[in-house]
Amino acid sequence: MKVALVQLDVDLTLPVAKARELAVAKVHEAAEDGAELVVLPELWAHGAFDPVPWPATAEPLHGETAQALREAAIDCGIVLHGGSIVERTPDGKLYNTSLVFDAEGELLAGYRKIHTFGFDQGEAAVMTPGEHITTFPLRDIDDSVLTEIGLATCYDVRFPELYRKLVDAGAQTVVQVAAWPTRRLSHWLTLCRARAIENQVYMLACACAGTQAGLEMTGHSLVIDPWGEVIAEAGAEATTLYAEIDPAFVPTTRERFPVLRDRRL
Ligand SMILES: NC(=O)CC(=O)C(=O)O
Repeated sequence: MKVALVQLDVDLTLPVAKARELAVAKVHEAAEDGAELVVLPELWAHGAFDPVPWPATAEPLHGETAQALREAAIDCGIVLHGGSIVERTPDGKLYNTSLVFDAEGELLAGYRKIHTFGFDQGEAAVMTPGEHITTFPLRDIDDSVLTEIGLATCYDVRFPELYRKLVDAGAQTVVQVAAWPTRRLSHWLTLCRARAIENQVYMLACACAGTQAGLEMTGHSLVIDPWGEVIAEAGAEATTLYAEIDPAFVPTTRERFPVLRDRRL
């Protein structure tokens, strides 16, 4: 299965509508290049690492960005993980919410980031933490399950217990979206790889490029296999990272080296 991680450079000066147009164009490009699953990064339409614009640019769950992503998934005939949006609920709460649409435009999954970032960025002061883990089956055209996907967002990667819960719920692949600063690049690379190794999952980790709130974003989107090998890695610049993944490699890895079977807790 060919996957594409669209490592966007989120330009804060762009109106959301323009950012949407650019992101959708990249999704079309990835689909034309044969990707069946396309992933965008965290909060790409809202100034990913800068909380200042969030209250003004927040959208309801079925707002314009969600609608644009839905249409892109239908037009391209792909499964689209649209990165995350700032979701405003009817009671005025803000969530960092990821949305996944299938090729018919159905919402396959939604995930509200559970671990909001408490360090100097201020996410935790603005966003309400999600409360539910999210997994869903990614199906082939004959309806068979290709892989069970679990969702995670950025700071979540520092909390291994979330990934164990995703595995317990059946996850074989984790799609991880992020806006991660370059100064913690080594943490990003190490944590993504550790989550793949300890859970024997594919990690599809899509991060932002560019500069946000004066901070350089690291890029370095990654595709890591369940043995922990990095099979594709982007540099720091905006790009689309492609990789072929083999969902059958997850059960094979778990059978050959049955670490999960030996759990005691
Ligand atoms: N941006 C985040 O949510 C988390 C982060 O940057 C980290 O280092 O952790």
